[in-house]
Amino acid sequence: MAIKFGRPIEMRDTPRQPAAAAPMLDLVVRPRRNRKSEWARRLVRENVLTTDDLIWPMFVIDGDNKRAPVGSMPGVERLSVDQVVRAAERAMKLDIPCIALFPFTEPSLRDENGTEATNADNLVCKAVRALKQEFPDLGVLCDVALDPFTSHGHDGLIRDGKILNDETVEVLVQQSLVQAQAGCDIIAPSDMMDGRIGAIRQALDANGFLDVQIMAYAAKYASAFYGPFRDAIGSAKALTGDKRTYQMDSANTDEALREVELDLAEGADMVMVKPGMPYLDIVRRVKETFAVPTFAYQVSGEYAMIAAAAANGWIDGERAMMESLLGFKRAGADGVLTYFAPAAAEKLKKHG
Ligand SMILES: NCC(=O)CCC(=O)O
Ligand SMILES: [Mg+2]
Repeated sequence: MAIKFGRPIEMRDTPRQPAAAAPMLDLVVRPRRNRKSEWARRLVRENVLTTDDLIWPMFVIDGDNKRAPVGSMPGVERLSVDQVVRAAERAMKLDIPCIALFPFTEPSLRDENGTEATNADNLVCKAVRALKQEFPDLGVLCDVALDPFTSHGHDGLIRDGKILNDETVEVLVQQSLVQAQAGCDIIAPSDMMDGRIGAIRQALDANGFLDVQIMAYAAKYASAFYGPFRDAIGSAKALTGDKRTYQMDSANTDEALREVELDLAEGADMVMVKPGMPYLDIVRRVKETFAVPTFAYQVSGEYAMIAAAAANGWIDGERAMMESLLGFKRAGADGVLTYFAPAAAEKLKKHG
């Protein structure tokens, strides 16, 4: 008897199992057929998350060999520069293409004008130099805004209780230049001042930094989900009032398109929507309207919600993490800034 794939050829047409009972519903289309097994689900899967989609945000503190937990972000630590370099090694091993740096500035170094932001030897610049020396092939993104450096916790300069736009942009340009000089690959302005992308692009070009990319926090909303981040960089207690005169109103979507359009016209190479999960509709609209590299920031409060619920045993933390990250891909994001980056990359490496 000829054998093919383990079954006698003569028996090919005989059913493997007794015929099932007649169906109760007369359905031509049964969508469940495509979900019947793991191989079938893999075959029709529309979106995938890979390590290439991840940007890992890290908090930098002064000192040596120091790791300090962030209370409101279980599993996240502030790292001294040498530890940032160790974490970067982990990022390289995990194939994470890029990391993002946020400083915890000593309170004694914070002032009204955020002077420390333009110090070429500040924590972020030190970290960038150390990283570039050790791992030149790892992408490094630097945030541009004054909030980690101001005594009042705002992203810009204040006069008579008002955030000044054009004066702030001048400082942001200087901040971008010291970061580019340190070796930063991507400048990411998160301040939401008007016109800062154009001013920064011009200054970068004039100083020979033609290859330094700009990822604009183009649609950044005034959000309650930033709470744990302010805890991590030490600006939570300092912050007076809120940021609603510069960050966007969460009720708006057309406004996000106008913001993105301006930032692209001013020279942004990539745009970002922030926060992430509550704003997936914005990610979708931006991607469909402009077809440019579009990123989302799964912010600290989103991380904290999942981590806290998981710690209480209320959800499966690992599955919720992966599901939330895939949601960004489904919405059209090209990548995600997420505090889950190392954990997600570990899981992707293990299970593919
Ligand atoms: N400019 C960077 C942030 O504001 C991050 C916010 C967060 O993770 O909550
Ligand atoms: Mg803008």
